Amino acid sequence: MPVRTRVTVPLRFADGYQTDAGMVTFDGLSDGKEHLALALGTPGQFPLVRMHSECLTGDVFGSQRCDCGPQLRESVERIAAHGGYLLYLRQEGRGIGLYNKLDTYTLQDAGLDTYQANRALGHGDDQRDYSAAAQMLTALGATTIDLLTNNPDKVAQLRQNRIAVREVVPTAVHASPANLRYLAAKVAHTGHTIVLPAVH
Ligand SMILES: Nc1nc2c(ncn2[C@@H]2O[C@H](COP(=O)(O)OP(=O)(O)OP(=O)(O)O)[C@@H](O)[C@H]2O)c(=O)[nH]1
Ligand SMILES: [Zn+2]
Repeated sequence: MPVRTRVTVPLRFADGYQTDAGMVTFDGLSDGKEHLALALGTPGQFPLVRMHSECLTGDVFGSQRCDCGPQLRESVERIAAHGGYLLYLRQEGRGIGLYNKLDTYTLQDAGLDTYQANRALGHGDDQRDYSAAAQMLTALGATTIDLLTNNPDKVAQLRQNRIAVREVVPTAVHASPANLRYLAAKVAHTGHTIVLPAVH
């Protein structure tokens, strides 16, 4: 069965965002998860897209351990200005789930980096599969896009799933003393393209 959009619900943000959105649900996604798309601004021929992986601690509670909260807000604002989609993907903890991510935080507090902690608990470095995201974009008619990311794996996986990524648009760097070690591990281990401030 081809993936189809299901409903689009108008969403007015309470505060913090200067935009309204259409929240889109889907039928037939291959992984059976409740992924969402936010349609923002007026998506044109080359919509700006962000694939945002769920991070309850950062997105909802503003945890300083990672950069997810500021990245989410930056993405909504930039996409609303350009026109496009924010895909909110239910891939908490790079695909290992919330409880497992919280287990890795206790190991990170004992000195392991974010990838070592995943492996110590028997998980892969990054278990995310973006084929459902490609299905969502195809159902939205967004098959040639500009992608907001610093993660080369997101670009490669979309291209493998027949989404033409025309331009890779970097996000801002949301570094702070609390998340610098985490961001540095991403750059060192996975070829993330962010340029971090020097550590003193
Ligand atoms: N396992 C694990 N997951 C984490 C940790 N910190 C953040 N995450 C998860 O990482 C994901 C966020 O990754 P993204 O914002 O897509 O970041 P990215 O892969 O660096 O890609 P871009 O931001 O697009 O460059 C979310 O699912 C978070 O829950 C951690 O220490 N351990
Ligand atoms: Zn996070």
